[in-house]
Amino acid sequence: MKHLLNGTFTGTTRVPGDKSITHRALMLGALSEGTTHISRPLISADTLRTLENMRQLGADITRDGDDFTVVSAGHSRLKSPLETLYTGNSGTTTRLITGLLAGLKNITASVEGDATIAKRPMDRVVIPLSHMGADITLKDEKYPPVNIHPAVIKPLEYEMPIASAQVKSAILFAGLFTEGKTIVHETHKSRNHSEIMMAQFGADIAVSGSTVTLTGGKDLTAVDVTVPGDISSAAFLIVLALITEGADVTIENVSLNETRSGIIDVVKHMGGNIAITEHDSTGEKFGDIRVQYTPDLKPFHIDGDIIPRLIDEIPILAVLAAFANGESTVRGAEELRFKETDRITAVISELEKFGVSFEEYKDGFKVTPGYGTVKEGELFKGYHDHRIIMMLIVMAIAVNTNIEIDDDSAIDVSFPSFVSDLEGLRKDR
Ligand SMILES: O=C(O)C1=C[C@@H](OP(=O)(O)O)[C@@H](O)[C@H](O)C1
Ligand SMILES: C=C(OP(=O)(O)O)C(=O)O
Repeated sequence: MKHLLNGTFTGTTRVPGDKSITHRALMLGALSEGTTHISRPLISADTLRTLENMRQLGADITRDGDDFTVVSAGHSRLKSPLETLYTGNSGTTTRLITGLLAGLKNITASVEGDATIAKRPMDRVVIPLSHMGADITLKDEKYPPVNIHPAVIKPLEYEMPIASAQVKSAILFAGLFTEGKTIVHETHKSRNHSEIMMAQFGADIAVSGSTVTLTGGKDLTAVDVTVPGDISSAAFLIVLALITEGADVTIENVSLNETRSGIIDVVKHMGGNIAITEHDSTGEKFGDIRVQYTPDLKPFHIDGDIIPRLIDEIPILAVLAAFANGESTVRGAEELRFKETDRITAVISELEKFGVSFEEYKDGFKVTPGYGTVKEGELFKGYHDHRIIMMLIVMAIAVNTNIEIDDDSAIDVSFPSFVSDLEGLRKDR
């Protein structure tokens, strides 16, 4: 597929709903007795997998226009699925559903995804769930399919060995209907959508510093959820606007949850022209983000606590680094090697085709700014990874080059309207 969308990007737009929040709303809706109306969810390949999986467990889910309605008789009425739960390309679905099913105690199920999921480690969730008493087997003790058998589980106190909201959430889902306190300690705080939403659905959950304490055994009550725009999708528009001449883009109603907004801190540090207008909200924070072209950007050096706050934005931040006025570094991001593809290798191998220079580290990279000319006939690889593909499209626009990507269909995983939304903002030069 060829991409050439160069022009000047101006105007006001929205991005699709937050992927992490949409997955959780569908799951908590299925576990709660009553009707959960989900407004402005992300409707994409990944979230439709979660929707279908919740239907297979017995929730009645309908789609009305752009919204979802989940009707459920509650967690105790969910049943073993007749068929394998297919999770497609979605790591979040695969890991969270494993915890959810362990927590239901009487379910037999098999969970399996596509070729990228087959290579993603699931032992990181199965180890703590097994400590809780869950009976789960994996291929080679590490990979899907995940086979879950009925078991009585008990609460757990767990020290997280890695920063992962998927692992934390799987433990919390398992703990929801277990008598006693499930306690998770984090070293670097990961996204907290499960904690916020579980409290909204009536779970007894408290957060103190980097410790989450969930007292299980409470039935959940259905509540409505309005999903803010996904900052991980907005990130592609933010970077595009910063690096293309004349750009002035406002993205409305984007999640500003502090466990997700690391990219805003980085852009501010770089001296990027970015303005945030926060709206009033009681749950998840959200607001509007205006970004304008900024010709002189400082480099950045990120490591430690900020990494989980921008983990999915690192590919597009590599593009931003190529336009800074000095070398930038990313460290402490080894987790990138366990995403849809090894994102450290993919970022470097594909952006090098534009002439960007990198030094690779085990846990990140150094970017030397600047770029050259793409070789005639160069074929770019998308690695079936939505974030790598969108990164390539933004880079191609910024350097005004028509590139060919082997397969761009994975954009549907998180941002199906990406190309048409860019077209909507583009004015011919
Ligand atoms: O919990 C979630 O919704 C997610 C957590 C992160 O993964 P990890 O938990 O593996 O860090 C992130 O990369 C993923 O896109 C979504
Ligand atoms: C890593 C991602 O998602 P998941 O883990 O759900 O596949 C992502 O969206 O960048």
